Amino acid sequence: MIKKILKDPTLFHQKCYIQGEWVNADSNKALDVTNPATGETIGTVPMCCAEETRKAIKAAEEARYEWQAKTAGDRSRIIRRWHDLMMEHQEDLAIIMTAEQGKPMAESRGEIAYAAAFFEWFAEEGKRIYGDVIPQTVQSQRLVVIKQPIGVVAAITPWNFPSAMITRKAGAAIAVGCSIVVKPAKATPYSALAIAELAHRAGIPRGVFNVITGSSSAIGGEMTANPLVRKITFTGSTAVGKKLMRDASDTMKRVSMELGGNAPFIVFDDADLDAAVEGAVVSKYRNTGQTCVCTNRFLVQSGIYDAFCQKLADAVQKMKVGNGLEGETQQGPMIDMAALKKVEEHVADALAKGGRLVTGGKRHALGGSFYEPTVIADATEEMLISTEETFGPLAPVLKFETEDEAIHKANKTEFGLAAYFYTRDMARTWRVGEKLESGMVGINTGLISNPVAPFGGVKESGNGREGSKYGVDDYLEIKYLCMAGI
Ligand SMILES: NC(=O)c1ccc[n+]([C@@H]2O[C@H](COP(=O)([O-])OP(=O)(O)OC[C@H]3O[C@@H](n4cnc5c(N)ncnc54)[C@H](O)[C@@H]3O)[C@@H](O)[C@H]2O)c1
Ligand SMILES: O=C[C@H](O)CS(=O)(=O)O
Repeated sequence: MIKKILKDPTLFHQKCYIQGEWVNADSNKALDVTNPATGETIGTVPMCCAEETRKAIKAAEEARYEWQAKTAGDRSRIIRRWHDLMMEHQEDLAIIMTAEQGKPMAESRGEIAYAAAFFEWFAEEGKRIYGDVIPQTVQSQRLVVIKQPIGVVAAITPWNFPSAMITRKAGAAIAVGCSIVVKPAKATPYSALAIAELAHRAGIPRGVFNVITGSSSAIGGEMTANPLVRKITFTGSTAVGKKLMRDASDTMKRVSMELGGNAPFIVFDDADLDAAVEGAVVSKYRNTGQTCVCTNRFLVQSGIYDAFCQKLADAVQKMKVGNGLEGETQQGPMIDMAALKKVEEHVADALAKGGRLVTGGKRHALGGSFYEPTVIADATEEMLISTEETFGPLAPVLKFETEDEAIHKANKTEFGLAAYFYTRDMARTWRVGEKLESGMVGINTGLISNPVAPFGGVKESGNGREGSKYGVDDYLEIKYLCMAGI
């Protein structure tokens, strides 16, 4: 029982948080939440539908006026307290996360710090929402631009980063004076509900931050149709993002989409090979390969191809696979059996099309949704890994001869979220960095995510940016005031 291992068991909630109250579904129906490492049921959360969502949106609409009327400084102090509370409870929040998502405790602790950092960042950014005074073209006029909070925001978030994907949105929205209704993934609701508990303790007013669990389609349908919602912010698969974008267009809602990826990781002959392998492990196997910016395919120049494949396999074979709550685990389970089966499909496809298994390639002896970290050499563009997001611990390695060939292969995808390359040639750094069709590029590093930097993609990886000074733009409306008779 998870509550028994928490220092503060009151962080663990099994009800939705709407208008400052902990509530069940109107039907009293609930859905189970399981620990992906053990298959055990951790608890339940309400199976809410459209009616409860309407109540949450109404609560957010009623709450926003008083909240936006506060000074930015007043809002900042409360959000900063929210950050402080997350860090004070980092260990408990990490336990909740690992229990429901499966990632190793070290990664869960890291995500809590990363998630809290968005509150710290936007508590400050919210105080710098400036407007403009435009030099008038008529002497008796004054032309002014102000920025105002967009209003009620609806956020839908994924299971792979159950805290950071919420705070990356809620921090920006709430800092500028919006209110928000969050629907977390069914698999990982408890991290979201713990953030709600700390919102209450921090002094976030009732209705400003709401968390609703239950039917994705019913909740999402109400969020995209309800005219009180002025902004949809979504993090998840491209397929769902496209649906939400279509549905939101009926009421002309603003949307920001953080979607799927198929990141290339290019290693040139002149790269520091050991550094490239270290970066490859981080960018491929973080969260057991279940991050949107994980490398999906490696492109390695022919001169170092064999050495890279062997060094990568040697590093991968040392990784400890296990329950994230135990000891020095470095690779947890896949989130569910469907995710495991997708990895198996991609491995089988690659081997059937000429791939050479260097390490892994099968379910782990632990059973369940555990999979051996895998490296496949002699990968090609004809394989599923070149066109589909694997979202698991599979590293396919393709070979290339020239810089132009590497860039062409890297860009040959409808996605464009993250890309990585290793070289010690400064001129090449600029050439390749500018030519890669990606929202974010890691150069001689496999870890790029940072609250102070703009996170987001191009092409079918989405639109908008989260974090950074750009992260508030999605939650603001620009208003032009034309004053005559001065
Ligand atoms: N770009 C990013 O920042 C980022 C970050 C994390 C994950 N992702 C992407 O998310 C995907 C994995 O996450 P996932 O499996 O949770 O994605 P998903 O799209 O299946 O689900 C994401 C969220 O959408 C909800 N959802 C599903 N169908 C819906 C519907 N019809 N209406 C409303 N909501 C609906 C889910 O319940 C969940 O809360 C991968 O493609 C990954 O690349 C992107
Ligand atoms: O899955 C992608 C998330 O955005 C995680 S991170 O921001 O790259 O840590």
